[in-house]
Amino acid sequence: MPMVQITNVRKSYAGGFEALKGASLDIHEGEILALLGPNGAGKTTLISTICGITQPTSGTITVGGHDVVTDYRGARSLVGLVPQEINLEPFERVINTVRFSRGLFGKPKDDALLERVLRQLSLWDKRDNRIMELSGGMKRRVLIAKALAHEPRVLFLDEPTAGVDVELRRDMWDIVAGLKEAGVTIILTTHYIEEAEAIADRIGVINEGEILLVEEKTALMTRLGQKELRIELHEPAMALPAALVERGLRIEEGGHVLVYTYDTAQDRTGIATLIREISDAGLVLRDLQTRQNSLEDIFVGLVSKQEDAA
Ligand SMILES: Nc1ncnc2c1ncn2[C@@H]1O[C@H](COP(=O)(O)OP(=O)(O)OP(=O)(O)O)[C@@H](O)[C@H]1O
Repeated sequence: MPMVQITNVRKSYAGGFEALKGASLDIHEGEILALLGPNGAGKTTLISTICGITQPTSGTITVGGHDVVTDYRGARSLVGLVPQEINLEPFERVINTVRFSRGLFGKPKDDALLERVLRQLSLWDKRDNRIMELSGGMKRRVLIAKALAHEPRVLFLDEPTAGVDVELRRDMWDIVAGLKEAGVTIILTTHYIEEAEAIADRIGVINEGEILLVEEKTALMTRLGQKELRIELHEPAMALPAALVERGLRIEEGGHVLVYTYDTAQDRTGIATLIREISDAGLVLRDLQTRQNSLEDIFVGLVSKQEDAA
């Protein structure tokens, strides 16, 4: 069974705005899933419904088999949430903040566990400091420590690196990798494509309340390793000789452009032979272009296709 199962979830806010339009998604135990989407896509809404902060208008969500509405406590105890905003008491000491979070879940006192969590986040030396004495990066780590204090099996990080500097972003990535090693399932939302690329096992793209794609990062990256050669012709070609079709050459733009997709990782791309065969077929080249797919292209392509359809 998936660790988190989201089935056909819709969420309308008061006023009628539909922020989720039938989202379905399975999250597997132990994976890092990055949810990528522009502002207002519905990422925070999705996380909030999973964590039981808001209720879905329809559809079901289970965490570890517990329904987030009918068995809220069972589901919530398995979930840790690191919010986007820093919402800490400035005068409170780090250790007390984290202890308090654990207490909220009705868990027995366990200072050995809190020490492990704080050490993992390089906060142990700061345990007796007041929150106001910490840097912005340390405060973000405290948010993570709070979310881990009750030993959740699933951790949600809402935009963990929005507005942080490059160094802290890398630190966050290391922290997330460490948590995964410790067996925590991690879902993070991000605007940054390179963040999804750097740490996720799977990448989901969400826009306008719909999940447009969920795919293994490695599969996406294979697609990204492909390059396109676009060959502009002097005169449009109406048809291609069978040999060229067999090589995977396609006609586009009313015959003005021939397109060939090849794998950049391969030793032999076949381009030289292809060009020879094209001119043997009597076609005259006018211009050549190559273009590399990026995750950004795939993302922008998906989002604009959805806009066209609307
Ligand atoms: N409490 C609310 N009441 C009404 N509309 C809301 C509420 N919360 C969010 N929305 C709307 O729902 C949509 C999705 O918002 P959400 O915060 O889930 O997006 P997001 O993908 O997390 O965006 P961002 O990347 O900017 O954080 C937005 O259009 C937002 O204005």
